[in-house]
Amino acid sequence: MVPSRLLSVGPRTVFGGVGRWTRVAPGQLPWHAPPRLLSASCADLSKHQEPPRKKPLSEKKLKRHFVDHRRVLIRGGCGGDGVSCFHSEPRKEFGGPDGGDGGDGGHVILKADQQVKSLSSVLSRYQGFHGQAGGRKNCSGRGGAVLYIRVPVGTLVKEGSEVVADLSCPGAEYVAARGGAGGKGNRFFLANDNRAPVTCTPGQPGQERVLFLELKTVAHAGMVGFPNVGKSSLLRAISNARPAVASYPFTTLKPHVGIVRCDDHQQIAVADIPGIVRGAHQNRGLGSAFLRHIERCRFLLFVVDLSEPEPWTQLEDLKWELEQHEAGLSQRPHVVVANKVDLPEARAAVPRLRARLGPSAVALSAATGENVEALLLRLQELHRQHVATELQRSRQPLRW
Ligand SMILES: Nc1nc2c(ncn2[C@@H]2O[C@H](COP(=O)(O)OP(=O)(O)OP(=O)(O)O)[C@@H](O)[C@H]2O)c(=O)[nH]1
Ligand SMILES: [Mg+2]
Repeated sequence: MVPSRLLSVGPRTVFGGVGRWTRVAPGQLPWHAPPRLLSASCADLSKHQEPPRKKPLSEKKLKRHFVDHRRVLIRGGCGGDGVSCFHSEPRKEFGGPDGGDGGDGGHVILKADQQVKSLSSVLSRYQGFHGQAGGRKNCSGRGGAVLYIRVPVGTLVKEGSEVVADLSCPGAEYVAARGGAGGKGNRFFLANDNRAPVTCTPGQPGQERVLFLELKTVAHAGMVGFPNVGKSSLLRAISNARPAVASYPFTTLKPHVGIVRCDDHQQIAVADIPGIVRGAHQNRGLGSAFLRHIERCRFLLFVVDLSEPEPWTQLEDLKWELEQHEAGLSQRPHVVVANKVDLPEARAAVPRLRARLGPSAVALSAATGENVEALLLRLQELHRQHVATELQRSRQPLRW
């Protein structure tokens, strides 16, 4: 505590460190007491009662948040060197070679991990652990430990344009760079015609590769829609996922996968991806690069905002953007979800929507939960169809 009599004097004298007195100007007090009346500062506060608005992010910044591809330079660990030395013991003149081999360098392995959600945690370069050099008395060096790089499930590994691995199952591994072999000690070169070799070899350098990692989310269903139509709210309503919901566009910047548990103990994975805008294929909004996340989805959920005028035009635009990204993508089995039916203008638009898109469109409200069961039934039906088709083709259906 600063003594109170020191507070009231003109050019003030206060503590300026431990046990020192310093002269400071009135505006430079070390504690945060503005030299004003309390009532004046209250009046100031009342002027600023509105909470500070969040600055809208620029398109460039938005893209920086969204990490679904990475270029990585990976080097395996170097092998340890072999050693050249001779056994040394009193009264034993020619003890023979006893230089041990170096340990092998550690591999670098990419491992699919369900806990990892994006490639943002993957660094741009990795170096594996080196092997230890060999030792005296024929001791081999310790091998380098394996370095695991944890990547999200659904990561595609490319070298140049060639796909070298597809880590689509949890726990799947790919040896990205092999560690170098350890060198040989001079004991290794002992032969009948050479009883005292001095040769030893150095450890080999580890493999070096430049790999491109590309994340393609694996889920049964992919949600596609314009920003702010309520995709994340819908995922919250039907699954255990808790993506952020807010009334500004591009709240979702990376895919979220929620698991819908059905009555028949089936689990359906639904992916919520960032919103698409008109002209996304020309790199508008967040672009259409994240549409790669629905490439692997077996069926689609087209989400439209029913409170907007002519919501069916949204569906046409969405299908157009999907076709621009990959031909035939919009033809996948799908269900049209018209959200925000709790709003009066949206409820009034239901008959027109049905006239345009047929009775299969599901009008619901993610906010109130109205008619969400109808969507769950449709999802179950689509899932059943997917399982049947995969079994017909003698393939394993996607399991979560
Ligand atoms: N009235 C009403 N509002 C809703 C409903 N569903 C979502 N909203 C509101 O719509 C706004 C956007 O919701 P989000 O779930 O963030 O929308 P989104 O499609 O995920 O948006 P992006 O992530 O930006 O693409 C929020 O203010 C929600 O409260 C609904 O059924 N009824
Ligand atoms: Mg969202």
